[in-house]
Amino acid sequence: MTGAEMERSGRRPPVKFLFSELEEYENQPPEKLGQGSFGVVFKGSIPEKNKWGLPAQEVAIKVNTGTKKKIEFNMERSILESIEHKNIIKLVGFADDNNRLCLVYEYMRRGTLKINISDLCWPKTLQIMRDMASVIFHLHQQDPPIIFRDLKSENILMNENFDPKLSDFGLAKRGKEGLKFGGTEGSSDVTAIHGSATPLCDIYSIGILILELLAQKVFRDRGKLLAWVRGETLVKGKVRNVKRVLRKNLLTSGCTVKNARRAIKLGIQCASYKNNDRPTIQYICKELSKLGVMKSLTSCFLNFFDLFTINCNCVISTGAS
Ligand SMILES: Nc1ncnc2c1ncn2[C@@H]1O[C@H](COP(=O)(O)OP(=O)(O)OP(=O)(O)O)[C@@H](O)[C@H]1O
Repeated sequence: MTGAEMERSGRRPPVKFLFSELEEYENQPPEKLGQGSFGVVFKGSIPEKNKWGLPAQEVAIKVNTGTKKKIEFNMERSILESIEHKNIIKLVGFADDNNRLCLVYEYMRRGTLKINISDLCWPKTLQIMRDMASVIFHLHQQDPPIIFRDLKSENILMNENFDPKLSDFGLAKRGKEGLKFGGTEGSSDVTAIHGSATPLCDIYSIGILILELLAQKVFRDRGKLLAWVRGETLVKGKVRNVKRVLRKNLLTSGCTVKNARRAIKLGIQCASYKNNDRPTIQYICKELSKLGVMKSLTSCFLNFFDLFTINCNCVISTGAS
């Protein structure tokens, strides 16, 4: 989508900032939000009166430190400029003066899914599974398809309401564009890592993500997660002992054993070692849409306090829709 087409559709193309402007927008004293292989992320705020007519907002400013990553930077920009989805992070702007690179995103108050995963209730868990499947479906629908290659809880950011948004498109692949190698050992299929990625790589990662969400923990070695879930739940090839994997709070916040069994089966199927045993993204979306929330537990709100309670992580209001 060109800048003009974006404007016509009501979307705003990312702004090209000067580094001096971004220095002004960075919070003082500096508030570091995190760090990755691309660089350091700082919190900033765009004031109400600015020359681009941007709404006043908090932002995350990712500054390239370390080695220069122009290919990842260009991939991130081109995908976030051309794709719109409610569960994809918004790129507010960027800066590129040939020596330095910087990306400016909407601010995601709750940080990564990884740090929140142990505190989620079933309705939120289900929403995250569905939202991520819907994003991957959308990416694979593009022409040529976009293969994300690095789907994992560290690349899913959460806003105020714990709504998930996929971030970090630097390692994505679009047709022949993109780095040859990409992904993360354990959460990505080996073909993604060794340079022959197909959309089935993202299906593998969705499987690992589903199992991680059900177990509510992130294994450092994600291959072990799959082996653990299989070992705990499979009896003669059928999913049986779901309670060995699911923590109590999922089962008390609306997840039935039947749903848990179905979700585990889907996760294991997606993360099959053989590419051809993995289901299509359409099938995954359909299966996830069949999973429900127990009738009397139709609404769930997580708030700051709940995140720090040990036993009751969900505020559940009965009867509300
Ligand atoms: N939009 C955002 N809002 C709030 N925090 C953010 C945002 N973007 C990034 N962060 C924080 O900064 C950390 C590092 O960001 P990120 O993983 O995107 O960096 P990276 O250099 O691209 O990493 P990678 O090594 O995965 O490529 C994240 O784990 C998160 O805690």
